[in-house]
Amino acid sequence: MKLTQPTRITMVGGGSWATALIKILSENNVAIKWWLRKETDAAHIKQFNHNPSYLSDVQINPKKVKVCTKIRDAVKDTDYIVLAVPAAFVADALTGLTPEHFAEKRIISAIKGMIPATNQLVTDWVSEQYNVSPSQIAVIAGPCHAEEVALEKQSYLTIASQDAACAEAVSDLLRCRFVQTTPGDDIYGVEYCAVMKNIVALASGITRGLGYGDNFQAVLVSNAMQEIRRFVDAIYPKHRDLSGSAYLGDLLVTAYSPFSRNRTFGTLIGRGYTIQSAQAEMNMIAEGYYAVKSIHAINQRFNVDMPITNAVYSILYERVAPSGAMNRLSAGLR
Ligand SMILES: NC(=O)C1=CN([C@@H]2O[C@H](COP(=O)(O)OP(=O)(O)OC[C@H]3O[C@@H](n4cnc5c(N)ncnc54)[C@H](O)[C@@H]3O)[C@@H](O)[C@H]2O)C=CC1
Ligand SMILES: O=C(CO)COP(=O)(O)O
Repeated sequence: MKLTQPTRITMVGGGSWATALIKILSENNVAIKWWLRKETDAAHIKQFNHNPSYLSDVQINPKKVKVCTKIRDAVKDTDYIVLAVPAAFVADALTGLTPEHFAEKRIISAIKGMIPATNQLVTDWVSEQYNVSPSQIAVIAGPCHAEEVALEKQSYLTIASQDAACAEAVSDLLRCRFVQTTPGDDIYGVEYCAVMKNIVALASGITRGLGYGDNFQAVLVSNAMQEIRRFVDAIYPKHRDLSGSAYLGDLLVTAYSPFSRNRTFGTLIGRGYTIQSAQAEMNMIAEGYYAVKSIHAINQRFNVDMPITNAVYSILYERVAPSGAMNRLSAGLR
């Protein structure tokens, strides 16, 4: 019988999503190098086969996964580099790498955020910084919380790339007993939607924290879908079905699930926490906090009608009281 070599994958990130993706990938024939920032976390995983800081119930298979804390070692002799750190920290994580480290590899972004310093999508930033061609890049999208992957709950991912072969190959890698995958080509559409649904989750959480109910939430989310459509159509027009799971599905899971980082952060803000105290309360990162600033800045050029984004921005960056901002927003929703 012919033995096939395992696919070589580098996972960059030590948080919940990186840990969940390691679990999914380990179901297939892979050899993973897992880069983590913290020496203590890496040492713990080597010794106990669990991430001590995130999803610590997930068993790490030491035959398939080797941990390391040196990014240059992590990206050597690999076929795929998966980026799974919050967007604000991706530049830090990749410090010391040059375009040569990315040559002839596929780069997969699992990140749902914007690069705060440049207001760029992660894939645009990677392309520009490391001279990576669009055909080497894919994005992991879809409504999928790491916590449910840990529990092996049935989940769905969409893998988008401008290169159909790349989307197919990554879909195959991520398909397993409890995850179904679909390849797609709307890389910018799914990336922008993933960024914007985090802003809506903040709004959803803020209004929850303020005491608004399910009736309001439903109207908020349906208005949010229209806002996302207006923005994405303005910035990257393309025929796309926004009712698909990579778009509407992702918005729904994040706006309603108690697992959502962004919704949790928003709820704390709605209850009266300061931004610093809400951040300190969570061991996790709410991408929407950074994304709302970037999307607000980009929209200064496009002038799309974005009342939900504007309300969240005013609360987080202009010190407007959540109750007043949401009162004004609610008057305009239909
Ligand atoms: N958690 C999930 O269910 C999903 C997350 N994602 C995306 O995956 C990306 C990673 O998110 P999560 O794994 O959820 O993160 P997380 O919130 O679980 O963990 C925080 C991560 O940020 C890192 N971090 C925290 N402070 C840092 C600092 N000062 N410098 C450098 N790194 C620091 C931590 O090491 C850890 O990797 C995000 O873009 C998120 O939107 C996408 C789909 C699902
Ligand atoms: O994007 C995610 C799930 O699809 C994770 O983000 P939240 O945790 O904020 O919902």
